[in-house]
Amino acid sequence: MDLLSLHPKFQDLKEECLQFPDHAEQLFQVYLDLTQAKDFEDVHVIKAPLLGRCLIEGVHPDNGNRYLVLPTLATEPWSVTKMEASLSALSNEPDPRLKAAAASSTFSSTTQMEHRFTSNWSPRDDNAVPDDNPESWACEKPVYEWKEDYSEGTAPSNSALEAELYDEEGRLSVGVHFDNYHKISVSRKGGPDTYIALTSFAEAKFHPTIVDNIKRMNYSNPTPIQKHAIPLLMSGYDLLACAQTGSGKTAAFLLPVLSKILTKMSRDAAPLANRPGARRTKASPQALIILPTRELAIQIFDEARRFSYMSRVRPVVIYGGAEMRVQKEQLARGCDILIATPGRLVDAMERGAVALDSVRYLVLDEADRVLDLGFEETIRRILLSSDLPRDEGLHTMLFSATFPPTIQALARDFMMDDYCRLRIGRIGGTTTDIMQKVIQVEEYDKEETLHELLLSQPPSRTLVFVETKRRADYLDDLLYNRQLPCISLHGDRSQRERELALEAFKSGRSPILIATAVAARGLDIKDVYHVINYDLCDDIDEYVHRIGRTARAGNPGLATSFYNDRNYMIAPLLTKLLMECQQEVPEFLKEYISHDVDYDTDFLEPDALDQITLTDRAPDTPYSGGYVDKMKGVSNEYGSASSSNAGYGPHTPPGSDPGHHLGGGYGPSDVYGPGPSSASGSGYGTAGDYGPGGVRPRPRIGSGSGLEPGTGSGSSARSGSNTGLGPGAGLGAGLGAGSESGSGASSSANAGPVTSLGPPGSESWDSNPADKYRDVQSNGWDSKQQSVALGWN
Ligand SMILES: Nc1ncnc2c1ncn2[C@@H]1O[C@H](COP(=O)(O)OP(=O)(O)OP(=O)(O)O)[C@@H](O)[C@H]1O
Repeated sequence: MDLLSLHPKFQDLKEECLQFPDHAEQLFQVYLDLTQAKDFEDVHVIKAPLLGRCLIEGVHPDNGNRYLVLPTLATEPWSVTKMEASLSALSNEPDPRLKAAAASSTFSSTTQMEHRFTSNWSPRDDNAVPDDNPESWACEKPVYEWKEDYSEGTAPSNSALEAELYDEEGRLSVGVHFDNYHKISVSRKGGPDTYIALTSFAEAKFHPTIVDNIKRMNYSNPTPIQKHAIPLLMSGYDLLACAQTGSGKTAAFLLPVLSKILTKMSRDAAPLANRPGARRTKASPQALIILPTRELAIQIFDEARRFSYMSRVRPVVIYGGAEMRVQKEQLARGCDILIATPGRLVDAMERGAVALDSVRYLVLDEADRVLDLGFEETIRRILLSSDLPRDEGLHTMLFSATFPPTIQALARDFMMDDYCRLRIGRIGGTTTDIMQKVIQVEEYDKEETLHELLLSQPPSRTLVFVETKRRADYLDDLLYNRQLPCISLHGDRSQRERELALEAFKSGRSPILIATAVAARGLDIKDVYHVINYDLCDDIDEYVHRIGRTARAGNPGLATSFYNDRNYMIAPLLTKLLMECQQEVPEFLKEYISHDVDYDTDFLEPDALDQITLTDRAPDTPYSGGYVDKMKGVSNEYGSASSSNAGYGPHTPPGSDPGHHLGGGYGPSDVYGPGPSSASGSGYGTAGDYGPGGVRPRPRIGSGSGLEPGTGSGSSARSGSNTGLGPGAGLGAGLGAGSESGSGASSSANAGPVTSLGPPGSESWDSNPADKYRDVQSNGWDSKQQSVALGWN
């Protein structure tokens, strides 16, 4: 249908539908049917982000009933059962109209094009729609508001805020192995001749408000990184610190920074940043914390809100994707600690919303990622071309679980000469609390293996990593259509959708999260039991960060990686890591075992650092390229809406065999695009991305969600999986539609390893496993019960 040639009276309808590009034509068709037939009045499109679809609501002129219509694609294999499931799923949607509809609706009719729910919910209230409600941005979460007439020690508590900040249910509690952290070796280079590591938080001499907040957080003892980093930072040394994932690095830098700011404020009786309306000029933070992803920025903001509670320190977070206007307002109210992603920070600086001349504490969290090729130019711009002090007045701290040698070399540019390097355990090592399993799974078998793997586990929060945004969407659809409660997160989603997806995962509403590398670093989510590397990455550091989303703060966890010949790049280092962590090395990796391995790698000595040049960096930076020009506002993380994974271009592995790599080895296209792949000939065709099985992906809201016509085509050795490709493309057409039987991908080869993966004491669900998964979800997520089921403490 040519939307543009329509009568002008439908222009407004067209406009509304076009807001949902993946779905526009379908929506519009239903929309026209309804309005032309005078079937409905007051017709509008509503997004259901969790369901991943758009619906149409309207009022029947005769009976005044409201109807909710779920437009479907002509080829979509929908059934009454599926529609009822969709209806009940609406109860989790944030939009109050959809919630209300779910509560009061009954499924009433289905046709080829639409499915109708009748309901009697109250008339639409535009103000209640979260998308229009600026309160719902994560950057607007409340911080403690210090009033001018407060004095230290007598500031009143705020019980509502306190309940939100320190809610036990939402926060991770330490696991049985927490005390084992203390057995990890510690090494230091540079810095003072001697210093005394903490044995308790009391020895840190923090500001009293910080001491109170540590108690509110229930931290009884410092972790090793905290024991060593805190005294070094309190005595003013620049620090490059490396410690395992989940071992408490955030508090290791936040606590000293906050305490120092507060102590200075008390001493100087400094003007308050957060006096409402007092400062309508640029924000001039004293501390700047830079992180690579939006989700991580929000998380560190939350930690800063907790540790700064009842203090006069005001933290603010800015990140791409959220409204700049809202963030500027927050900045204008004053900001003592600014938490920012690089692109948005540059944007805010250029708009005159932030001045860096007062910054005394600079933290780069996930510093190796922040300093790698993609971000380096932006970071240099921030650090070298801005008004940021560049003398001994600036105290710099770099933290990560991984520090490739090239980043160690680069980091020197930003530190004072006497900076200290601290490592807890091996650089790039991982915790032995993670049970790491690597199983051999061919590309064509991955879907079925994943499905079986998920069903073989007790329902638990599971994070599935894939390489591309499109694959994240595809798998999300696949699992959803198999009744598994999943949601996906990647850089093509709007920021609102990203925040909602993470919230759904955290709350347990969607305990299966399918994500790209955007979720690999830093995220600290309670009770994530299982990380699955559906697409194993090439880079061992990325692997370490990914699996580090489980087994945090002494809790146990499981990581399962699907391995096949395409993953040979990571094989030697993966094997080394498995051996170091006393994990089973599977038969197919045994050829990579080397007995001549030093497991205690240390920071490089200065002369070795001197020999590193930037051109040495390529092997360490699989995400290289493609970021610099996207830094401003749009995308602060792995890719942008318009051009995903462009960074794979320069990373063709040495000696790679195009015949065994999609798209002739990491070509420039998103998801191993059609062009390069047809050139590469046999091996794994691009259709593998949409795979067998014939489950039709749900059209996605938002832009660039990967259902464009024809993108799934290309040469394929597995022609059976292409059923349905071709004409009639339209919305996401041709992605294996209707071929329920698929191409006969077999899962039997993996039955053994998959079923043997359960945690100690766990049992596979005997019947209808997906239903049980869903039961857990719909009856509310009882994390305590789940932890017991999984054999956790
Ligand atoms: N001393 C402590 N006592 C109890 N819990 C702690 C302590 N320090 C940190 N934690 C908790 O441990 C969890 C992991 O901490 P954090 O997120 O800082 O890890 P990290 O080392 O930064 O991990 P990553 O490398 O993945 O970013 C958090 O939930 C945090 O609240």
